[in-house]
Amino acid sequence: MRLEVERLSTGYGRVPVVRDVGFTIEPGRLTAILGHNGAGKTTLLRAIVGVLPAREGSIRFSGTEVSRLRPHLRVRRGLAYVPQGQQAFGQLTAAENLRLVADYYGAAGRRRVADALDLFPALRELLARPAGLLSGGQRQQLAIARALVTDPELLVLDEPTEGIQPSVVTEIQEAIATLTRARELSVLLVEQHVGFAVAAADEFLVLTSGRLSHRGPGGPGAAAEAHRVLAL
Ligand SMILES: Nc1ncnc2c1ncn2[C@@H]1O[C@H](COP(=O)(O)OP(=O)(O)OP(=O)(O)O)[C@@H](O)[C@H]1O
Repeated sequence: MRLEVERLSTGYGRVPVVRDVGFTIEPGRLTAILGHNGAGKTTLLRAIVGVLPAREGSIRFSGTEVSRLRPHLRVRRGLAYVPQGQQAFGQLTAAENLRLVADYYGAAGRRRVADALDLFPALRELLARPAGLLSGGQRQQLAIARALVTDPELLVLDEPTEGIQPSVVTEIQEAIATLTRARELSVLLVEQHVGFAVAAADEFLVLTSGRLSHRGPGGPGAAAEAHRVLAL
């Protein structure tokens, strides 16, 4: 889908956090949002997915205004959100975590679970294990796999590699790159791993104190520019 964010402002209580932010993601493109701690990246994502109301501005999914829709209605329009922190139902097995979503979609859901496991083959060996006993990296893969079972058109990922050991970070990075190549999935990615995020992205945006302070094309050669901008 095409995501269009226009003049978006939001915050908590009376405190403004995100101010006058606008950008577009074309179908099948990946946009990375960079910025220092506290810049408002998570807050921006929360407004786009609808867990935090927009104060001003508009959010459109393929031309339809969604900024007043509750989160589950945005999900119905093709959004999937993987929040920070490798979230899963810890008492349920990895398989049950996937089935919880897949059952809703019947046979299509089962096919999508198989596809998601092709993307994260390491999870196949772990399906019987309670999610609470998986490593952070494995749980993050499970969280992304579960989001993919909904067959999203827009995937919003908040720091998917945060606190995860480097070998698993590489697996997650490769999966994200594969996803964006393979289908018309638009991805909005907040990342601390600037090098990876910018290399994988079609465009990167820098948020500074809640405002967009820089935007540039992504790609393998763009990381130096992103690092330079962030060091300013
Ligand atoms: N629930 C909340 N209530 C009040 N203020 C909040 C809340 N959550 C975040 N903030 C504040 O909003 C600002 C932006 O936070 P946010 O989490 O969006 O930043 P971030 O760029 O995602 O940071 P990080 O990289 O550390 O995750 C910060 O000043 C933070 O303290």
